Amino acid sequence: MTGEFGGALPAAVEEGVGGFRTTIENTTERGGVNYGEFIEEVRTFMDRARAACPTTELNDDILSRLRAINDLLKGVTIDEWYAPSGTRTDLPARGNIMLPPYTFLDQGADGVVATLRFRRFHLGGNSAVHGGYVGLAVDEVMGLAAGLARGITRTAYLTINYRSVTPLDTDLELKAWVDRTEGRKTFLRATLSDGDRVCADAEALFILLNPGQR
Ligand SMILES: CCCCCCCCCCCCCCCC(=O)SCCNC(=O)CCNC(=O)[C@H](O)C(C)(C)COP(=O)(O)OP(=O)(O)OC[C@H]1O[C@@H](n2cnc3c(N)ncnc32)[C@H](O)[C@@H]1OP(=O)(O)O
Repeated sequence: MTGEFGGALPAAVEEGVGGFRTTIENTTERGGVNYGEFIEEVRTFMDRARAACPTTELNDDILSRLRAINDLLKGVTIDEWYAPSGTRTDLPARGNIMLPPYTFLDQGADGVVATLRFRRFHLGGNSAVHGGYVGLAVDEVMGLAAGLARGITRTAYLTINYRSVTPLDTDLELKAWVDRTEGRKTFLRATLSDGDRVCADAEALFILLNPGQR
């Protein structure tokens, strides 16, 4: 693996722990007590960056500040297994800035129910959420449902039916549940709803990874 952040995954594969680790230390301390606020501020930045039309002067001012902030962060980057973004399970969407922030209303081996809000950053067009971000959220929550039911899995296929426009800045409900299992295969279904209105439904196959499988 190349690039600034390369190298973490091959080491994990050598340890034989599979594509996603099951033994990541689950703490609420990595990144510090205000890490959740940091992630939320980054999300707000992304929303405003999508919405803003800065002057040249303001753009250059923000650019120099951003470069300074990026230099600060470069000094504290670590591998993916310990970076708090994605592993702080106490935070909405595990602290992953890409995802719409979601929290669980219910979770168990039969399925999960999450509430989530897409934001300006997730805009597709005409106040509707980009379909790819719907897919991201559905894959994530179905993956967690598959994980709770079976263990460490990867998506083999995911089919999404976009039934109606998914709105920004609205509390939505995402349900994902196991339909059936066959050996390593777990078939799941999901619905994304705005109140009584279905925005999307989905079906997917997740494959239980073999020990050490990337
Ligand atoms: C404390 C901190 C906690 C941290 C908290 C972490 C939580 C962490 C959760 C995160 C939640 C995120 C969830 C995102 C999840 C992704 O998005 S994963 C990324 C997207 N997916 C991928 O990159 C997968 C790429 N593909 C692959 O790696 C491989 O093709 C697969 C899917 C692993 C399967 O390969 P394989 O293991 O060699 O299995 P294979 O023998 O080919 O197939 C097994 C069976 O499935 C069938 N099959 C396989 N693919 C297909 C297909 N596309 N269609 C139909 N049948 C299929 C085969 O026919 C076979 O059937 P049987 O012969 O057994 O009846």
